[in-house]
Parts: sequence; structure tokens; C-alpha cells
Amino acid sequence: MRVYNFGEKNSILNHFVSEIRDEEIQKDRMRFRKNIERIGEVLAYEMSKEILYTTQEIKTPLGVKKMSLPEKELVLCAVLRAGLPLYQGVLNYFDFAESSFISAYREHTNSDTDFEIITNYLATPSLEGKVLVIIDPMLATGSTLETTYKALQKQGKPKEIHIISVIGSAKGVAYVQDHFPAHTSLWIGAIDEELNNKGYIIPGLGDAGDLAYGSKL
Ligand SMILES: O=P(O)(O)OC[C@H]1O[C@H](OP(=O)(O)OP(=O)(O)O)[C@H](O)[C@@H]1O
Ligand SMILES: O=c1cc[nH]c(=O)[nH]1
Ligand SMILES: [Mg+2]
Repeated sequence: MRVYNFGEKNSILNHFVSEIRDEEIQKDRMRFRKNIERIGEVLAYEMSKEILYTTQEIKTPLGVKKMSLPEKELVLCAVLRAGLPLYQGVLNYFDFAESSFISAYREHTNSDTDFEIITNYLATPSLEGKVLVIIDPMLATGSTLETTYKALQKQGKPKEIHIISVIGSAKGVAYVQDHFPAHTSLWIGAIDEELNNKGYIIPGLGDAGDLAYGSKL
């Protein structure tokens, strides 16, 4: 898997990531969602440099111009809930893409530390021969991405797989590397060193879904 970690580079992306981490600024839900959307736009732009292009002729009122244009057969998969604002940012740039939606949440079994990922909603077009982009802001243990990929696998074989995420843990990134095909690319805003025993990224930012939409029962 190719890992593009933009936390290692200087860009305006670091400003957006710092605001969603900041315990005061992140209290503003609208700003939190907007910053995640802006991160989605930046990562979409970066990813756009690596997907397939074909030369096409564009007819202007005064002539014809040959242009190198991106692959149009893209499916953007939003992992609900927290994936929604990040997905919106990616869709702002890849406006011609198709979309998939999958729900994923942690169901705690015996304790705070034991959980499994439940996905009970999936709406998707066929993925056969297309470029699949899975979009989820938090990559903690990597279980949600693994479960999502397993559910999507039944919907056709994509020719390329990309994952767009905001903050990952080093352990989660390694887990995803082991559970996705080698031709997968990960586009991520930052990788943090720690994961606590409840599966939260440290320092991370807290619970992205709750910060974007409020706590759930
Ligand atoms: O890598 P993992 O250990 O699987 O954790 C990451 C998942 O946790 C968060 O979702 P959450 O389960 O909190 O649901 P939510 O989006 O509804 O808040 C996040 O958006 C990821 O989907
Ligand atoms: O740190 C984490 C881990 C899972 N989900 C989140 O929103 N944050
Ligand atoms: Mg959550």
C-alpha cells in the first residue's frame, strides 16, 4: 500500500487539522464539519494527481483543445456518520463521481475495550472496473475500514482502491496495510503514534462523529 502522509509536509492542510484537534475550536460544530470538508478538498486534489488520465478533445466556441482529463468512473464511499463532511469535500472536486454509503458503528460487547463493527446499511452502484475511494476521517484500529472493504467486495472488483482519511494511528495504518490489496493508496492528514485501550487515537481529536453531529445514545 502506498501511504501519503500529509502531516509530514508543510501545507495549509496542517492549519485545518490543527483546528479540528484544538479542544476549544472543535466545540464549534459547524467549523468542525467545514474544516473536515476543506481537508477532503485538499486530499481530493492530491489524489487527483495520481489517478488515471486520458486525452480528450474539448470544443470551445473558437476551436478544439486536447486536454488530459481524469478518469470519470469513480465511486466515492462515505462511511457514516463521521465520513459525511469528508465525503462532501471530496465530492466538491470529483463532482462527476458516483457515491456509495455504508453505515458503521462500534457495538461494545462486554466492556469499553471490546467492540465489533456493525454495518447494517449499504447503498452502492457496481464497483466493477471502477476507481473506489473509501472515505472515513478516523483510522483508529482499522477494523471499520476492513469491515467496509469486505462489504464492498461483494459489489464488484475495483481496478484501483484509495482511502481518504484525516487522522490515523500508526497501528491502524499498519493493520490496513495488511488487510487491503497492495494496489491501495492511503491519503491521510496525519498519523499519530498512540491508540488507547478503548481504541481512541492519542492525541487524535476525540470522537469525530460526536463532534460533527452531537453524541449518540
Ligand atoms: O478504525 P476503527 O477502530 O474502526 O475506528 C474508526 C471508526 O470510528 C469512527 O466511527 P464511529 O464508530 O465512532 O461512528 P460514528 O461515525 O457514527 O461516530 C470513525 O469515523 C471510524 O469509522
Ligand atoms: O480516536 C477515535 C477513534 C475512533 N473514532 C473516533 O472518532 N476517534
Ligand atoms: Mg464516533
